[in-house]
Amino acid sequence: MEGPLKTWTYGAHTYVLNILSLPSTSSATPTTIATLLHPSMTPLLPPSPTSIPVLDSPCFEIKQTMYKGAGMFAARGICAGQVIIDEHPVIILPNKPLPLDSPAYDELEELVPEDKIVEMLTLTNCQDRKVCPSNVEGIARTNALRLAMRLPGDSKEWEPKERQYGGIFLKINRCNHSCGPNAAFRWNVDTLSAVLYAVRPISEGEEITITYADPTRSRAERIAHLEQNYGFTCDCPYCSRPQSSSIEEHINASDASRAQLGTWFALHPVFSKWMLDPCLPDDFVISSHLHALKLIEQEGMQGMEGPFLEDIAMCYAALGDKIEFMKWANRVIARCGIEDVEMVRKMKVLLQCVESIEEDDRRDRWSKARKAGKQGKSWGVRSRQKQRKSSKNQHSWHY
Ligand SMILES: C[S@@+](CC[C@H](N)C(=O)[O-])C[C@H]1O[C@@H](n2cnc3c(N)ncnc32)[C@H](O)[C@@H]1O
Repeated sequence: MEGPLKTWTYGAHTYVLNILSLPSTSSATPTTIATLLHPSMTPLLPPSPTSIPVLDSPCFEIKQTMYKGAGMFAARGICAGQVIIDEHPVIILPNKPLPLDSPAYDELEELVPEDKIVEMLTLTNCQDRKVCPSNVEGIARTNALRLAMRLPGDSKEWEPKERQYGGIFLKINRCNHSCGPNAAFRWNVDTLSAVLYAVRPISEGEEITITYADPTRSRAERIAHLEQNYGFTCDCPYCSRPQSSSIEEHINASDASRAQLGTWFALHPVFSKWMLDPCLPDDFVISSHLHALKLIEQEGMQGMEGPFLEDIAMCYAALGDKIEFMKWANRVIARCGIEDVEMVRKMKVLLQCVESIEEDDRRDRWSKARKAGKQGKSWGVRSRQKQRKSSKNQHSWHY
């Protein structure tokens, strides 16, 4: 970091202009980020960010579309969970607009290297020039990805204002919108980069899309949000009329499924509750989650399938069902490596110990599973609970 270049205060908000240097890579990605941050953020950023992997031959290309401007397309088949690109932003700036006469946007633009600025200025700007005269602000409002600057100790539910930022990315920002996107991104504060990854398999030539709207909202709410903030009317396959049913029926069914998915974990059984109640049927959570996964597939909302996959795998672990556990754990590992590193690590540990279990060697099974720590202890726990319960019942019968 160069040290603060300039500081502006608007009411209760102070912003510091800065330039962050990144570990150099041989790729064409930028090696600096121009930032406008609240002063409390600066010391919390990594002093020397971890370098990001450079992908030799990109699995995507940027091409013009018929009516959406440029878009990102798969240059070859991409698997669910695969990284498409790991990219640094060229600019990080506050989500909240600055006063119209603020020189900060122009000064940020001046900090972006010449070759990057040319590319940045070709990104879409859907803002009205009268309301938003600055190029950087217009481009940021049309493109900036929300960067969670949540730090250890911050609440998960609430993000303080000084942590709410957006990032302008030269490649990821070429992704157009879909209400059933095939990709998602994850911001990583340690590398100061965002990873774009596939949430379901993408075929060669298919457009790579992300969502700009909360997919659990109704179609009418999504359309209003996209028109207001991005200046287009969504006609993705999830919003337009299918051949087979009336449009109203289709919209109502889709809205209901999306709303249900948005509140699923609050209203439906989850693994942790099932584990506490041995009277619940074995497939209580599994069948409810399989239904959710069907709705997810129908609505193209694979971006939210991770916690469902994890719960199903953990249910099979608790039931001691090796074959089903391995099937679901491998799905979690392949699909969720970017979204939840810790969950995937735990799943790998448990999988490793379970893979070596001989079906007929129970003692071995328990001791190996225990060695896997907290996760391992849950192996077969449900079956043991049931065995204990039935032997207790037999016991009382004899009395
Ligand atoms: C983040 S940019 C996406 C990249 C942009 N197409 C470009 O050429 O730079 C967002 C803008 O792309 C266009 N766009 C994105 N998704 C679209 C869609 N599904 N239908 C029509 N236009 C879309 C809109 O103009 C929107 O304001």
